[in-house]
Amino acid sequence: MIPLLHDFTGETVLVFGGGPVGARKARRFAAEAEVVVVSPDFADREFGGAERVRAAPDIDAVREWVDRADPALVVAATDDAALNDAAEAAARDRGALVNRADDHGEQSVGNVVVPATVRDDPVTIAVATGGRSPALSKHLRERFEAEFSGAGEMAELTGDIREELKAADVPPTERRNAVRAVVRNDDVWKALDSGRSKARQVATDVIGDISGDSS
Ligand SMILES: C[C@@]1(CC(=O)O)c2cc3[nH]c(cc4nc(cc5[nH]c(cc(n2)[C@H]1CCC(=O)O)[C@@](C)(CC(=O)O)[C@@H]5CCC(=O)O)C(CC(=O)O)=C4CCC(=O)O)c(CCC(=O)O)c3CC(=O)O
Ligand SMILES: NC(=O)C1=CN([C@@H]2O[C@H](COP(=O)(O)OP(=O)(O)OC[C@H]3O[C@@H](n4cnc5c(N)ncnc54)[C@H](O)[C@@H]3O)[C@@H](O)[C@H]2O)C=CC1
Repeated sequence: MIPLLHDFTGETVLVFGGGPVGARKARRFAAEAEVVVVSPDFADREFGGAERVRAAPDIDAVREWVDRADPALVVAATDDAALNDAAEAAARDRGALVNRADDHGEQSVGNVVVPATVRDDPVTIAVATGGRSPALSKHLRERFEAEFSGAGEMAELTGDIREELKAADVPPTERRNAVRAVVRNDDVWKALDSGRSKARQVATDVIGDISGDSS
């Protein structure tokens, strides 16, 4: 499986099943998409502002729900494998993506997997284990969150530097060396804790040092 980033802005995500797993998937996608969760009951969990519809569709009704909602993604998260099969088939017939929460390993060809995700905008880190150990995905996500706090700020800082060097017509090789030196420099990472302008100063020194070396 190959990870890709998908923009769900303005799309609908239809979740079948309102248990803890349906709630977790709803929260995840509600950050960006219109999420509708269909279930006869709902766990006492946060659903991320998703629309909750109390219903217990049978296999035919699942197809009607999918046709009506016209979702970009269907999440099958009920505890009923036959119903999840129906959701998967209906999604596939409409050309929607499908995520089976009750599947493991590599899932069926064409299905998507939800990775554990660290978000520090504009940075995203996604972790998956080929379905072998979701608990490990979660654990690694927690470690990355702790270790790479400040990654979003680093992306913004180096994004600014790239644009400035480009505007100043600095040649590509020199630009690349400058940005690489900044992202690898521990002092810049430390300075990010004191704010972007402090980090900017340290980064400017780092770039000055390397351009000094090459001349
Ligand atoms: C294939 C996949 C399909 C999919 O859902 O996309 C899938 C399937 C299954 N998960 C199961 C169990 C658990 N899942 C979690 C947690 C997460 N599961 C997530 C993703 C995925 N889970 C996909 C593969 C990702 C990969 O490749 O690693 C995460 C990363 C993302 C998310 O869901 O948001 C989220 C962490 C979010 C975070 O915190 O960052 C925990 C941990 C916990 O609860 O503490 C447990 C209990 C411990 C354990 O079993 O490991 C079971 C068994 C059910 C049973 O036994 O009945 C199945 C089905 C099966 O394996 O048959
Ligand atoms: N992918 C993952 O991370 C994980 C997946 N799982 C799998 O996902 C499934 C769901 O997990 P939980 O939320 O813990 O289970 P759960 O049993 O708490 O929730 C299942 C939900 O589906 C609903 N449901 C039943 N019939 C339905 C219908 N006809 N239409 C719509 N909804 C219906 C139930 O009312 C309930 O709200 C489990 O069966 C398990 O196989 C479990 C743990 C983690």
